[in-house]
Amino acid sequence: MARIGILTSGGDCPGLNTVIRSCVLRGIRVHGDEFVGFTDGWRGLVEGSTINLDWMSVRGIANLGGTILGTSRFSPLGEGGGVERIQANLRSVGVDALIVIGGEGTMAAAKILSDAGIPIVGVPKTVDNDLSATDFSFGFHTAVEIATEAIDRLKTTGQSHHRCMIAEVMGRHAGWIALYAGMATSAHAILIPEQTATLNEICDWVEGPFRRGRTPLVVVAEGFVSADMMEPHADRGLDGFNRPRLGGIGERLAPVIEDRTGIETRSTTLGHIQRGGAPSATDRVLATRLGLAAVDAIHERAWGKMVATRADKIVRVSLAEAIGKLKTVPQDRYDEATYLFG
Ligand SMILES: Nc1ncnc2c1ncn2[C@@H]1O[C@H](COP(=O)(O)OP(=O)(O)OP(=O)(O)O)[C@@H](O)[C@H]1O
Ligand SMILES: O=P(O)(O)OC[C@H]1O[C@](O)(CO)[C@@H](O)[C@@H]1O
Ligand SMILES: [Mg+2]
Repeated sequence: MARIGILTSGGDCPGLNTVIRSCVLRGIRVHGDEFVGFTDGWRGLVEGSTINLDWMSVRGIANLGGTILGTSRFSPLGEGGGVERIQANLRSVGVDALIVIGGEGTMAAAKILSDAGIPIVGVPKTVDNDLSATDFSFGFHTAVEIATEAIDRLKTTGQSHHRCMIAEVMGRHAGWIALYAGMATSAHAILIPEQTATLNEICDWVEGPFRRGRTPLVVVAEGFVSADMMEPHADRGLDGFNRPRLGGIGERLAPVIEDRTGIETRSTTLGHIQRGGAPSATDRVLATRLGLAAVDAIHERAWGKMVATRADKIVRVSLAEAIGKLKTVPQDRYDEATYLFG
């Protein structure tokens, strides 16, 4: 029996509640554990803000979007935080070990705390799917489904008005959502952070289908940098960790495409719609499996590990491996998509 703390950190995504529910059920039923939730990511751990996570409190949440614990981009090591403070808080609420659900930034912080002796097991989440130690992170599949449905809708209105349509999707460093949703909707251009393109190339990809009587469709990831730009488009201030908030590249490209090609162009930014709402069935299954595995990892004292999926199996990797390298779209996957371009 253990008393286990859980927190969710970084951007939310569908499936976080599914993991929480799965951990609590596994822990209570198999190991006789007790659970405590730390609220709003690392902030709850540093400020000692907790909620009780018993069986009743996780009932019916497996298909609920967001996170019942709340999340933030708060640093556990910043002012007011630090290892000693966290250890004191863990002692005062009687928590033996932590399950930390987050993306690469959260896992980087988890590694520092784990190296300092705090017993932690990580669970990967992110709609961006950019953690290389896991084949997929939950949230990604749901985001792709949402983006695909939205882009299908953009195509029909674009077709009616003989317009070029731009769909901007999430993807700060990796263009996985753009690649998947773009391929699924037969986009005439998929613009991702890993690949640059000139404005001439983009306009050629737009003009070709227009000449054939088609609605040109451009799917662009927020982190895309065209050949005439120095860095991703960001004019929305900074996030909680002082990084530029991305978004708006679609709106920036639309007038340029319209001017150069003479084709009326509209842009839609899907934004946080991709992160909200119920997880897909695939993400529910993945999140459930990861939650079960995280609790078992705690009982095997697999400190400093992150549970992950590889070739459909659930495995454990070190936090060092988890944060080693971002999983970006490789050249061959992009090349496959380019056969649909223009
Ligand atoms: N390299 C790092 N070292 C220590 N702490 C970090 C590091 N990167 C991020 N963090 C902390 O972890 C928090 C969560 O990281 P971040 O905001 O990048 O979200 P994430 O877990 O990567 O999820 P996502 O980016 O997918 O939304 C940050 O707000 C910051 O406090
Ligand atoms: O608006 P927020 O919550 O800071 O998050 C936006 C970022 O989070 C992500 O969804 C996931 O990292 C990115 O694609 C995006 O840049
Ligand atoms: Mg991150």
